[in-house]
Order: sequence, then structure tokens, then C-alpha cells
Amino acid sequence: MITGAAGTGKTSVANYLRKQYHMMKVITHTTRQPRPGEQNGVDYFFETPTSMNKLHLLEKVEYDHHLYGSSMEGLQRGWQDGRDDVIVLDTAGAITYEQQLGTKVVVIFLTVSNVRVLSRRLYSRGDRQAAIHSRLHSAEYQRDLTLPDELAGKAHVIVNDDWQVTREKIDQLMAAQQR
Ligand SMILES: Nc1nc2c(ncn2[C@@H]2O[C@H](COP(=O)(O)OP(=O)(O)O)[C@@H](O)[C@H]2O)c(=O)[nH]1
Ligand SMILES: Nc1ncnc2c1ncn2[C@@H]1O[C@H](COP(=O)(O)OP(=O)(O)O)[C@@H](O)[C@H]1O
Repeated sequence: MITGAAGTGKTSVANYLRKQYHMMKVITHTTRQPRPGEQNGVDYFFETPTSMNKLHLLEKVEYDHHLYGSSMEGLQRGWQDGRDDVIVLDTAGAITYEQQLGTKVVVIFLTVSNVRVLSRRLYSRGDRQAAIHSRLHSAEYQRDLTLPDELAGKAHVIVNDDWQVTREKIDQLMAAQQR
């Protein structure tokens, strides 16, 4: 399970785990608009508020004025062929999952040494200026910059300043899990 503020590299780490360790990325649902390059059913299931409300979600949050939630159908895809799942959540969702699944789940909290790099990363990812502004000023983004007390001592904190170093830390974590 990967959590942390916008731009800290959650999606990058999830994609790395998918490619390098053949994990199944859990596709969650959102009412926000797709970003350039995002595909329905790959990055998210893009929903309307009406279609979102019809889903049987395990948990649901509001983040920067949009709804996000995870469904049983999304989670079961990985279980069918015995692969480990990787899911990307805000810290509220991460707390919910950690409390429900306990030791069955490995929690990674991503952060950076200097938060000012985050807006640049969102910009280079192709996010629109207005979306970046709204995101950086949202209460949820501000909250997710800090490891919540509920995850202290449970989450593996990785400072993602340098992608090469982050990859090595993920590899070490994976090796420790397999022991
Ligand atoms: N609790 C919860 N959070 C989710 C879910 N899907 C995505 N998120 C989180 O919602 C937040 C906003 O996601 P997104 O708009 O893709 O922005 P990003 O963090 O900049 O990639 C991120 O913290 C995601 O991890 C979900 O199903 N449940
Ligand atoms: N260590 C890093 N150094 C520079 N850019 C990075 C690093 N890690 C991720 N990125 C880039 O920053 C942007 C945001 O990363 P992303 O994985 O989408 O973050 P999140 O899912 O947490 O919002 C992407 O364009 C990604 O390629």
C-alpha cells in the first residue's frame, strides 16, 4: 500500500512494483477528470458522482473536491491468480486499510526533503495549472505531507528525492519481505 502527498511518487512506485515484481495494481474509482494520458480502467475507473454512488465501495474519501474509492472487484483481481496487490491511497484510506488488514499489509509512506519540488513534479507530469493550484491548496494535500500518528511505526517512510535511491529502498524492502 502506497500513500503520501501528491507528487511524492506513489504512482511511480506502484508502477515499479507492477513491472519489477509483477504485482497487480488495484484500480480505484474517482470522479475527477482524467489527466492527459490517463486511461479509464488503467489509471482509474473514471466515474460521475451518480455512477460513483451506485458502487459498493469498501471505503470512500473526498480529496481536493473529488470522490475516490476502492471496490471489492478491484481488489479481487490480484487475488485470483495469487499475485500481491499494490494500492495507492490517501492517508485516510491508508489508515482504514491498515486497521482492517494489520500485518497482512506493507505500508509505504512517500515524502521528499523539500516540498517545493512537488509542484514542479506535478507540472512536469502534465497536470493543468488550475488543477495544481487547487491540489496544493487543498486541506488533504497539506494533511498528507506528514505521516499520520496512526501509521507511525507501521509505515516504511521513503524519502523520494532521487529515483535511483528510491528504487534501491524498494528492492531492499521487498527482499526483507521475502525472508
Ligand atoms: N482513500 C482512497 N484514496 C484514494 C483512492 N484512489 C486514489 N486515492 C488517493 O487520492 C489522492 C488523489 O489522487 P490523484 O488525483 O490521482 O492525485 P495524485 O496524488 O497527485 O496522484 C491520492 O492520495 C490517491 O492516493 C481510493 O480508492 N481511496
Ligand atoms: N525521485 C523523483 N525525481 C524526480 N521526479 C520524480 C521522482 N519520482 C517521481 N517523479 C515524477 O514526479 C511526477 C509525480 O510522480 P507520481 O508518481 O505521479 O506521484 P503521485 O502519484 O504521488 O502523485 C511524475 O512525473 C514522476 O515521473
